[in-house]
Amino acid sequence: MSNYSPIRIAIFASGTGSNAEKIIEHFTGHPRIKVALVVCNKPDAGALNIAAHHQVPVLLIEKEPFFRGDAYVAALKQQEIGFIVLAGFLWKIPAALIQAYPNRIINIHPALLPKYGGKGMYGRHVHEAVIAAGEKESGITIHYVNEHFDEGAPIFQAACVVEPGDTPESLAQKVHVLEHLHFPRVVEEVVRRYEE
Ligand SMILES: Nc1nc2c(c(=O)[nH]1)N[C@@H](CN(C=O)c1ccc(C(=O)N[C@@H](CCC(=O)O)C(=O)O)cc1)CN2
Ligand SMILES: NCC(=O)N[C@@H]1O[C@H](COP(=O)([O-])[O-])[C@@H](O)[C@H]1O
Repeated sequence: MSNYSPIRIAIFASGTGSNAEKIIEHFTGHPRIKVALVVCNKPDAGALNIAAHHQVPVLLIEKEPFFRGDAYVAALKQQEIGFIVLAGFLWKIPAALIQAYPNRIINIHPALLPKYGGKGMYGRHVHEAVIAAGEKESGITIHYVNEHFDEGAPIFQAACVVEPGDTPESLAQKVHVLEHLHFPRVVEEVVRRYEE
């Protein structure tokens, strides 16, 4: 990696994009790191409006070529993307993309892994399971991405209290506070390690 050109990050998102927005805001004007692309698999995702608002280019991806594995690797390399951040992205990253970005893809999960992870464990489903299990705490896990859902090496965790009256919505709000507080800083710490 050059000592002079900023490291170009792609954020992958499928939904509202609140984490994508916090990351974009965090790196706006940053001398060494730039959010260069938002990759999205849902044409109606809020993340696309956030990208447009912040003048970040977008790449809309299709299911069949994406799961074929290597279809978008060339596009990402052509955009000189050096790091990938999954922020509410709901498709499994194929092995070919992981191999193209070894230890360069990280994800945020809205629970304290290894519990409440895996296929089907996304968004509201996670908070429903945590509450149904009577957990006294939940939180976030930021981790490297491997070929399996939510089994990559952990990077950072933070917890919040689950109170008796909590609903999936109220718990989601507590988790979002943790995500917005920690994810941008952790992304910067991890990318800087990659740069060293
Ligand atoms: N190879 C990997 N890909 C992805 C990971 C990962 O750890 N390794 N993390 C996910 C994010 N995630 C949890 O943090 C997650 C997202 C979605 C699902 C899931 O079950 N998805 C459904 C499809 C949902 C949809 O298309 O609307 C499914 O695969 O059936 C589980 C975990 C991102 N990718
Ligand atoms: N398993 C993946 C998963 O559930 N990710 C979760 O999706 C939400 C996206 O919110 P956002 O679109 O507002 O950033 C976040 O809470 C993130 O942890």
